[in-house]
Amino acid sequence: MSFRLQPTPPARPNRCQLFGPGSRPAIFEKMAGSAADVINLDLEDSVAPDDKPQARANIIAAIGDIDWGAKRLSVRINGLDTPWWYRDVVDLLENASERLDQIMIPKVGCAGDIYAVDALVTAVEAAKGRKKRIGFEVIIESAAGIAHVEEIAAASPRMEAMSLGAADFAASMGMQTTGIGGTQENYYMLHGDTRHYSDPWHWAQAAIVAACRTHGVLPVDGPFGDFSDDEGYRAQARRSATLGMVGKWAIHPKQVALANEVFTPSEEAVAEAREILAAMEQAKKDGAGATVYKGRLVDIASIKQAEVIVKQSELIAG
Ligand SMILES: CC(=O)SCCNC(=O)CCNC(=O)[C@H](O)C(C)(C)COP(=O)(O)OP(=O)(O)OC[C@H]1O[C@@H](n2cnc3c(N)ncnc32)[C@H](O)[C@@H]1OP(=O)(O)O
Ligand SMILES: O=CC(=O)O
Ligand SMILES: [Mg+2]
Repeated sequence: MSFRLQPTPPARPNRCQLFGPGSRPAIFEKMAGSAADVINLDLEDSVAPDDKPQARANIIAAIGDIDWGAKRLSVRINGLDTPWWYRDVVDLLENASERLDQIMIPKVGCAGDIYAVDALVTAVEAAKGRKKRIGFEVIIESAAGIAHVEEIAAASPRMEAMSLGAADFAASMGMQTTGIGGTQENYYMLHGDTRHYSDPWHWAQAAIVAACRTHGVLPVDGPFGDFSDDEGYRAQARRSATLGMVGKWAIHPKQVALANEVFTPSEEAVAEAREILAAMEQAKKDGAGATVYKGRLVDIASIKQAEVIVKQSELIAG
């Protein structure tokens, strides 16, 4: 470990973030009743331009009126390249109840984007005497966002989570696909006559995880558009979990259970992690730094690996 210690991210479950358009208030109660850890009420790309003012009003009313239980409640504002974002921030922070936990800033391209929103949020919070400091989550979904991912993760003490937005990311990068996440038909290598499919989202996910882990931010996988494809969703989510991400978006309620399933460590994984910790306790008593568990090496690093799984399961169990 470097002399600079790795900060811990917010200690809360973030397995599934369920999205819903702010212009569709009929689904808000259903979102509140879901098993998602985080709710994202959307003012951005799922809301048509003419509907933005009404969507803001719907969301402000729902934040106070609906029982959101213990869920983390977030609103996705519009991007800084639009005429709507400042009104989103001002209206929300002037009028929404203190139940609002965080705002999601889409299409961030540099740390200065976060600084600008932070300045506005800080001013409105002070002017209105809001007691709860609003947290920030961001979407990395552009070439600039991924190029500046680390400075974005470090941009504000308000930063809590960072997601990969596969749809806008693909567009910004000029990728030849209309798929939102998942396997891409033309992304393969040939070995003999056999096609081996690779994962075009992998490098961006790894960059996001590294930036987040460096700065104590939760790394999250974004949308998987084909909500008829449960196995495709599971495959993408399992890769994300293996890489260090803590959760994934649901853009349809049927994806919530899939995310919770993948991002909750299985009983077998937790039992094995506990056995490794016990094996290392015994090794310590025996004066050894390394030992053998089920025919494979475990050492002091294995303690940290096992603790990741045990802590995640304890966090979810509450
Ligand atoms: C690339 C990005 O930026 S992704 C993030 C932004 N996008 C979004 O927020 C989109 C969120 N999702 C949706 O708007 C909708 O789920 C859609 C448009 C994809 C599908 O909506 P529908 O056609 O109504 O779906 P469907 O008929 O399968 O809905 C089944 C049930 O779930 C409900 N439902 C649909 N979407 C949601 C949701 N997001 N949250 C909670 N409940 C929902 C429906 O009201 C319906 O309820 P019912 O059985 O009581 O009638
Ligand atoms: O906002 C999400 C995306 O995939 O784009
Ligand atoms: Mg987007």
